[in-house]
Amino acid sequence: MLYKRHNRIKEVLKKRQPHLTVLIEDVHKPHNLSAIIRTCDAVGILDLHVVNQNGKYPTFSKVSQGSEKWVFITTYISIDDAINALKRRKFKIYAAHFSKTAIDYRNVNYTEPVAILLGAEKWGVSKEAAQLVDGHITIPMLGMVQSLNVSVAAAVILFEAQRQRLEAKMYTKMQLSPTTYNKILFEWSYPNISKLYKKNSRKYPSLKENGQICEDNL
Ligand SMILES: C[S@@+](CC[C@H](N)C(=O)[O-])C[C@H]1O[C@@H](n2cnc3c(N)ncnc32)[C@H](O)[C@@H]1O
Repeated sequence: MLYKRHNRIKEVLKKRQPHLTVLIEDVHKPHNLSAIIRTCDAVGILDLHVVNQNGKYPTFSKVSQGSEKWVFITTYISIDDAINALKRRKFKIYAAHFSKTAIDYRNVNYTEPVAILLGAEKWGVSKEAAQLVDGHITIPMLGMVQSLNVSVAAAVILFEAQRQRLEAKMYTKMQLSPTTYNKILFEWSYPNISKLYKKNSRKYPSLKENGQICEDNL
């Protein structure tokens, strides 16, 4: 059982894409946030960035199916903090946003370090955010309604990113550094023990092939 789970975690981590991420601005409905996290997990996204003015995000609903355990969430209280943090990490940021300069979402190169910004359910991406990003993208709407649900828009764009990254073989060559891979492998395999290590500022032990902790490290 432990062995099977450990192997599953290893397989998932080998496909995680640290240079593809999502930033959401004031999305406040738990089912939308949950659905976005679930899609992030499915596409292989390692971390999600959330801006909410009170520094918190809504609670998760059943829609997430526990995926919040497998996607790291960083919160910010202002959109410029979030955008600056991503720019420092060399991400190009594209806002899913209706504007005169917006391009079709399929015309972006998602094999580069890219962050997708999605806006609030009611009012969309803020003016401030729209000015700070590198570009705007839209999913063509050919019906009577003007926009998609935010979690649906996230899925459409992220699966295009996945398509491009699959084509570029980015899921077959590990994108995480060995140090990050080992750190997350330990945290996901042993969530309770790793919390104790963290609390006591202890260096994580390495894991055996079957997922057991090397005893000489204890
Ligand atoms: C329900 S929409 C918000 C609609 C809002 N009235 C507006 O004008 O932006 C929530 C978010 O989903 C994303 N979205 C929805 N439909 C989209 C589309 N067709 N193209 C790009 N992004 C879309 C955008 O990020 C948007 O901010």
